[in-house]
Amino acid sequence: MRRYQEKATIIPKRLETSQSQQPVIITGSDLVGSAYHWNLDYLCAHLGYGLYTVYSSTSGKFKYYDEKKVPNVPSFKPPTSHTDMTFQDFVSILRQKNDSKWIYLQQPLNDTVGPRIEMDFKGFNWDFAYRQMKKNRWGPLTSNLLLVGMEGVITPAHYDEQENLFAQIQGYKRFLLFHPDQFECLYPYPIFHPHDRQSQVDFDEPDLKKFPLFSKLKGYEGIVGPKDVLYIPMYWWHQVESLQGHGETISCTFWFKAAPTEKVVYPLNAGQKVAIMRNIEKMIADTLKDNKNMPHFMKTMVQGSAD
Ligand SMILES: CC[C@@H](CC(=O)C(=O)O)C(=O)O
Ligand SMILES: [Zn+2]
Repeated sequence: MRRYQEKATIIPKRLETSQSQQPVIITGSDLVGSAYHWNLDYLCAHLGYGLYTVYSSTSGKFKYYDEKKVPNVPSFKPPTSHTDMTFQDFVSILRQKNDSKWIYLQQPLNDTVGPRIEMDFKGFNWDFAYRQMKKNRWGPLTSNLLLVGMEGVITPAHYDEQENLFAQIQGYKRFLLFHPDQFECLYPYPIFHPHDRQSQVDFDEPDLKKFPLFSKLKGYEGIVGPKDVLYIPMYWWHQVESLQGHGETISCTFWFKAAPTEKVVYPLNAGQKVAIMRNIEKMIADTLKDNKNMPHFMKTMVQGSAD
């Protein structure tokens, strides 16, 4: 991945999250200690024959898109395709090493897994996970996403609306993380767009005419390897690259709902401002029912009120 900024802050390593909604790489947590032996052959033998969602890309980039929003943008061309297949079929395609085809398995762990995987899953250090949840006042755990990627795959910059303990089991991933206050440097797509929550900027070929503030972007960088757990705070932007030369990557996410907001304290923090911007944009889109007119309408609203 090309340098996108002069100097990134290195994500600090700690033994736990620190209640400050700051990213940390937690070392030695054994959060997924019972899965440290997972590799492609073991998963083939024990994941069972359920179907797994496998994404394909011709560029190696896997920019997420929401299929339900595709009708909002008739000209939208999906950057990836996906199909459901058994884990065994996924691994046999992976081992064909067809350079023009990049594939990435992303599937919530569910009850189709075999008894060995179920045992491993039950063996996760749930005390550690729930201790972080209580300490940070997160909401309930919503899902564990199993990620198995070819080396070199990239998930472009985006943010999620949940707290995330990202556990690395095999291989190495480089994370770029950006505070929610970098929002204006990352030019998110409009909410009605299929690429909602994704950055419009291609980090490899940034169009600085269209996205001038991208050159002001400041962020964090960290590499997670086996046994590391990265805490990705909600609304923090992140771009993820499975590093070449270390084989396939196997990761498992622990997504938690946000902490309930009891009392609003001013000034609002950047994440709260993102939530408010999203709500306002949704209200306008629902009222106007005309996505094409949204940008003009919002520009008129802001320019009209300028003093
Ligand atoms: C979803 C894929 C991505 C991780 C991520 O974005 C997250 O866990 O929020 C990655 O590892 O390539
Ligand atoms: Zn994410």
